[in-house]
Amino acid sequence: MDSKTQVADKPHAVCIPCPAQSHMKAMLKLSKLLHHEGFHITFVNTEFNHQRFMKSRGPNCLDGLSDFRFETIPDGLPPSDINATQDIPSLSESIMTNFLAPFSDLLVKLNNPISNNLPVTCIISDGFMSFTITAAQEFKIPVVMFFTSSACSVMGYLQLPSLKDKCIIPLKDESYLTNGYLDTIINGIPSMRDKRLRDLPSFVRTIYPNEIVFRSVIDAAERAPSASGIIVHTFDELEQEVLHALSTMFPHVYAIGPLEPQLNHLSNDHLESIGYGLWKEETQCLNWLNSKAPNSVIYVSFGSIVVMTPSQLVEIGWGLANSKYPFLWIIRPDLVEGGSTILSLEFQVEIKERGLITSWCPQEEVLNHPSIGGFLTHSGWNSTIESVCAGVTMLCLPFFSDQQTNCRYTCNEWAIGMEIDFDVKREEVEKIVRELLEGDKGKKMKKEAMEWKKLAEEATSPLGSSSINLKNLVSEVLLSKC
Ligand SMILES: O=c1ccn([C@@H]2O[C@H](COP(=O)(O)OP(=O)(O)O[C@H]3O[C@H](CO)[C@@H](O)[C@H](O)[C@H]3O)[C@@H](O)[C@H]2O)c(=O)[nH]1
Repeated sequence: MDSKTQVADKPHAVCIPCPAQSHMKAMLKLSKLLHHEGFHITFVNTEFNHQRFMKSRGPNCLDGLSDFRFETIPDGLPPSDINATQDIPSLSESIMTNFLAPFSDLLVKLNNPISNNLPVTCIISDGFMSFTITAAQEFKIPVVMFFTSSACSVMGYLQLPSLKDKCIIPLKDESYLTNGYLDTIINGIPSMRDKRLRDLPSFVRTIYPNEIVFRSVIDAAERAPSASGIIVHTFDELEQEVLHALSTMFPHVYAIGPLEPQLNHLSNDHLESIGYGLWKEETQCLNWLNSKAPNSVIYVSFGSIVVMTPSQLVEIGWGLANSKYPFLWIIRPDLVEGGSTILSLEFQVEIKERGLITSWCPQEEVLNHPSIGGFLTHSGWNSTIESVCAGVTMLCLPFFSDQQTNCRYTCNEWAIGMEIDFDVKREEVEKIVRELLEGDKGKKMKKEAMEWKKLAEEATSPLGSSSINLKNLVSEVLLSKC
């Protein structure tokens, strides 16, 4: 059989992430798994993010194989700083209005028999890119919405239209943010008991019904049931009840996470060279961690999008310094409002022996380093599930989006985290770091964390629930004809 005949039978999946760091990373991992399942992959980046990838990782970073290709589409936005995260509202608006046309053109191009491409069999789309449902209907192929989130936050997103219909949201005015209204228990959410409005994704806190991100999340929630199925980056054992409830709302729901351990099971992974970061990773921190005692270091990171106030930065910094424990802190160039990430000389002198600050690191390697004793996180989902995989307990300081929901489940349902007040004070940080690393509560949480780590390993073993769910996704949806 020549190579042309070999590829001729392959199914062809077009994978399109939401153009943001963590969404792209999760979609790349899923694409690699699907490639291993025998799919030809076309991975669609925006031109802007494609350039960022190339810049951060070098010109060969996306060298795949002939059956793992990259394509780009424009994002419809004016040019912006290549080192910074794009403005989320503008990006959301552009996704809703500008992406469908170039994406459909790309599908036409890929399907053109004279282009020598395989016809597109299915689309794997980020859950927030609902224009892909329109494209899939037009091309009569299945589309699966991939939520790079927890199942509980997906359930939260799905509640937004009905909360809006019941006039529970948007909030009447800003006073509702502080007058106790957010503590209202929301009854009737399948599988989510005793949850307060504040535990749902932060979009419930808007006071403007036409706010663009609010509208785009509502749009995604309303359109998701028209997709051929949904994929959630979680595992059955972690979110059994919510996943069961979701499966009564959608014909096909697949929990296929955590993705990284599944990839680790693949031997001879020719796609290793395809990296994930939009920023250059500093690996020196791994040497620094080698010099620290086991379970002694707090790793601090707020993901790729959070922006905090200078006061939050200073309070967190002094809280860490005063705890006297070593810490590794990721401060992206765009982490602080106004761009000022400069910490005082006094602070730098104080932390000299035990604090390391860097702009981006190989987070999963860091979390799995034996010296890491805890993770101060914004509760972004990728960070949360990476911490679960590593058996690392968390201090949760959520900012927006699904982070409040993830924080609630991390602290109350999975019992592996403690929450820090958004109006963060150094005394609280110092106290909670000590409680995590030396207190009874911290020790109890560590035991739980090790249990969840074990369950995550089981789920991703070759006969585990997530591996089976992935195979079912392929046979039941991706290879089915519309
Ligand atoms: O120095 C670093 C810091 C982070 N990361 C990686 O960056 C990702 C961060 O992802 P996440 O924790 O999900 O945070 P965000 O980047 O902020 O992700 C956005 O998107 C997520 C869904 O994909 C949501 O859950 C979050 O709330 C939202 O802010 C993770 O994979 C980390 O491993 C690194 O590789 N190096």
